Amino acid sequence: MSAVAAARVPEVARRGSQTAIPCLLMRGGTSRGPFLDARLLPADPALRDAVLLAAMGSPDPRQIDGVGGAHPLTSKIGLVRPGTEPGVDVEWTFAQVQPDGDTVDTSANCGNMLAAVLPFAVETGMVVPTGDRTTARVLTRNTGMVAEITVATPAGANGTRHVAYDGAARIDGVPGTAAPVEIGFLDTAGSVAGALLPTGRARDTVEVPGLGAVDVTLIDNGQPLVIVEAARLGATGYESPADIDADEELKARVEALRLVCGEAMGLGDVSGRNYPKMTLVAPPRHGGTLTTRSLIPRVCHQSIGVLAAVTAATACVIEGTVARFVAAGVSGTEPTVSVEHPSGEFGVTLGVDPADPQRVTRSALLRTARLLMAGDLLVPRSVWDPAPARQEKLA
Ligand SMILES: O=C(O)/C=C(\CC(=O)C(=O)O)C(=O)O
Repeated sequence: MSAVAAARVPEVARRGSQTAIPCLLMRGGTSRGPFLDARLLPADPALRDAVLLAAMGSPDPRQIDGVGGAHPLTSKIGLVRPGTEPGVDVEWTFAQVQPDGDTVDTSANCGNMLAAVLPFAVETGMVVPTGDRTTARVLTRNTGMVAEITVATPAGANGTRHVAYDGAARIDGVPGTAAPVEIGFLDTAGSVAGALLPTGRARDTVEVPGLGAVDVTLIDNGQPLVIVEAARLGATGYESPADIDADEELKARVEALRLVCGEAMGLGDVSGRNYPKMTLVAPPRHGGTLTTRSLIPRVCHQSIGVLAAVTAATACVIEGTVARFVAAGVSGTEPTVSVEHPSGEFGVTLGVDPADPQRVTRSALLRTARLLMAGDLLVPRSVWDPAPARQEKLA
């Protein structure tokens, strides 16, 4: 386990007409975004959200006046601080901003951005590495999920340990190789929907205006998903994300189904929500277990989210689900489920309860992360100007 440092809090400063917030820009898995020390941001949620929207440049589909990448996967923020609960080394809040949206959603998980949290904590001195590998328990405040994460922390020439970013691990959706970030999850069932199978059934038939009766699996093992056979929606499941994004009629069918399933899952009116994610499935084509096309929820993912992959893999274990029906066989107490997606595959190793082959108790997977840029995130002082009298440093 890591040593947790007495927190060294950097400072927010004034830079001319703007407020400068210390920030690391990081890639976490197949996502990217600014990471901030949560203790530096306004305590008032409305003001905090205004700061985050201004920082990302939203609402604007191009996010041209901010650091958002004009796609949901690159319009994410990590707010990190030392753990405040027993047994938690680091805690963070994941914030999703839709590029053209004017709200900040902190209600769901993001396993990709999670991969960058421990590297950020080491970079900022929140966690002090004591060996070649550093393991920490990381709490995602959005849902209360705890993950055990391990990164490589070799000693440099002067003996100081740092996060290794270079290495031989490869994840589909990211070019090249990098140091592995090992992530283990426990107790992710019902993260947002309250139960693994929120309707109590492995398969439901829902009535959708314009579509009729559609068979779906409604499931949440870290990410609420609607799993539906691609063919039922008039797709193959092997389309490119660009083809799906360009197909307005298909997207309208997917959204109509999502709205009905959101109610069925007990999530209420999800028209303004980033979940449930829509997962179109088809038989595997490349030796994996299942083919997926994940809509998050209105744009097609270039690969698949981490907890979406965990949840889709879990559905492959449970008898009667739509996923299991089209998947290659999965068996044993530690199966590795290969979830095929548009840019390759995502391997998830599941722990299945030997006494109950329908019960998934844990999951493990590999990601990579990298520090991309270190500096200040700047927002206009008209949005936020904390304690102006002591902020003249850079003015
Ligand atoms: O579903 C999304 O919006 C995208 C995600 C979320 C994620 O990682 C997860 O499901 O854990 C991503 O790829 O970053």
